[in-house]
Amino acid sequence: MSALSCHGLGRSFGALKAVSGVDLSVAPGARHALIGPNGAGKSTLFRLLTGTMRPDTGTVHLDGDDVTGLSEVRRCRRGMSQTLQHSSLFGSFTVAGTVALAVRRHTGRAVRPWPHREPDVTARTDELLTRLGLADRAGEPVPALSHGERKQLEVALALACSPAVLLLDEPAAGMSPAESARLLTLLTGLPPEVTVLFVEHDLDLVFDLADRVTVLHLGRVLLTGTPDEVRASDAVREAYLGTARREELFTG
Ligand SMILES: Nc1ncnc2c1ncn2[C@@H]1O[C@H](COP(=O)(O)OP(=O)(O)OP(=O)(O)O)[C@@H](O)[C@H]1O
Repeated sequence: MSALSCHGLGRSFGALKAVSGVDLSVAPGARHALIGPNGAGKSTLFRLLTGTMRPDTGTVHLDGDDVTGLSEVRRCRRGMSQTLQHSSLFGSFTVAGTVALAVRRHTGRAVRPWPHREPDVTARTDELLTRLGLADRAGEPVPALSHGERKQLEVALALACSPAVLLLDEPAAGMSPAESARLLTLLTGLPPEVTVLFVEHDLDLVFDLADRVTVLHLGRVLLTGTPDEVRASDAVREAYLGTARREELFTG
């Protein structure tokens, strides 16, 4: 059974079919990339899958259950978590405080206004900070983080609820090559049981991390295959570059 799937998913804006008849199946434990040229419909499909936007047609299933009518929050409670392209992190909190807040929220405990010890929250926070390479930045205020570190923090926050399925929207956006390489190492180290679906423009990162790639073009699935199958596809090359040469696109 798929960890996450959609069937016949569609969404239009006026006359424009941004996403049209999309079928997608993400296997449990996959590192599945969603790529495509600008305007292909990646962000729209991502939002339909997370529940931040409603489809005009089609269904979304999470671990076999139809979640098409469920809000983003309810999908999250069923094990789907996401990072966002634009950070909305709390400016006045420390890095550890921000992660602890997300961990605490997942426990469902009431907020108490006085300080108190919560060893389980502290342990989970420390684990996430270490996993995402932020342990030595734990006491810093969030605004002191570099762009790359903020993206790492966003992934830590998305993992705080121990999701079965993690959706990453352009995790490497705006990163330097060094930051991108560090992120690749961190994402490679995610627990293998967590299913990852990610939208990404950085094709080097895509081909290094993904074991499955879906290419969108003009709102439709052009191809789903292994990274090698996608690299070898003339249709994919032409969707990206018109008649330009494949080696200009896929350098790896
Ligand atoms: N809220 C909206 N209202 C109107 N048109 C929209 C809206 N959102 C997206 N579109 C259009 O739908 C099409 C697909 O957009 P989408 O952002 O999903 O593509 P994308 O593959 O994520 O592009 P990019 O790689 O540039 O981020 C585009 O033509 C875009 O202009």
